[in-house]
Amino acid sequence: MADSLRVAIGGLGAIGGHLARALDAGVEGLRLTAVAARDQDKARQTIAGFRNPPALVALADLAEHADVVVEAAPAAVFETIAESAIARGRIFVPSSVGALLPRMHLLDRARETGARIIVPTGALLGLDAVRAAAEGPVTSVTIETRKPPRGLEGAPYLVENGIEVLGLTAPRLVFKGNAFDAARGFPANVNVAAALALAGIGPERTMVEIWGDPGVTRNTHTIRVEAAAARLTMTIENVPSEENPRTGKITPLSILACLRGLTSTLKVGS
Ligand SMILES: NC(=O)C1=CN([C@@H]2O[C@H](COP(=O)(O)OP(=O)(O)OC[C@H]3O[C@@H](n4cnc5c(N)ncnc54)[C@H](O)[C@@H]3O)[C@@H](O)[C@H]2O)C=CC1
Ligand SMILES: O=C([O-])CC(=O)C(=O)O
Repeated sequence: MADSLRVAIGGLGAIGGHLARALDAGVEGLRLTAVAARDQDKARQTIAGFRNPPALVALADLAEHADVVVEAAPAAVFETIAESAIARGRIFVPSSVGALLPRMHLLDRARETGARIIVPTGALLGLDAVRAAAEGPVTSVTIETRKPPRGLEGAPYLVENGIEVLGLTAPRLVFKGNAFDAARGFPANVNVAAALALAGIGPERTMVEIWGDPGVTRNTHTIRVEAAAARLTMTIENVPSEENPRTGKITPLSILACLRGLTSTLKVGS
């Protein structure tokens, strides 16, 4: 295990908690060395049951303990985790991808320090095909997100515009615009749109529709790409996690698959 990659995780909620348990159970080439959480007592209890308890540290100190820093916390603390990981030249894996869009200067900083920023597919699908298509001309990229109303409740855009979703009895289009504005208005709901934008033609040109839909039980994302090389239409229907209904259960699995790809001999997909 001496030359395995050391992994630190900021946040131990729906994503970080699942990921931490999976890493502790054993993943070839990776070992969990540090975690950060808001509720220290709860975090101590969680890691006490681990086979190899990681250090419990402050968000800004995660990068001291690891080669790879996974951000799995609210967007509000994204910068603290990202800046320290990038300053130390680590591999930074963000979950709150929407928070990266207004902070693209972090890429310049990463170029200086040798850090890498690896955005996982997360709750979405098909980013391999979108990246391939974007190597050639692309006419349009759109994403339609439908969530059960409780998966959108409290989003800043809804609050600012007085849009009430909990009582909906029919689907309602609550936002239509580009990925940049979608990520700003729904920081905890449409990181998928931000990841799609980064894979393809950028946040200004990637168009987003967000629906509050009492008829769905899953967080459902459909992406459509019109490109010179191919036309793509893909839908993923995510089971909301118990801890956080905004977050699909597939998200920590996607990040785990992404981390495996950092060390595996065989890597599938672009
Ligand atoms: N990229 C993607 O496809 C997806 C991204 N996300 C995003 O990933 C992020 C994490 O999502 P979840 O795990 O569902 O959230 P969660 O709310 O279940 O967990 C967040 C964790 O961060 C911790 N935390 C909060 N403030 C902290 C602080 N100051 N210091 C240390 N820890 C702190 C909390 O204690 C909690 O354990 C969110 O920003 C969410 O929007 C969610 C789903 C999909
Ligand atoms: O993109 C997000 O932030 C979360 C999401 O829609 C999902 O998990 O399906």
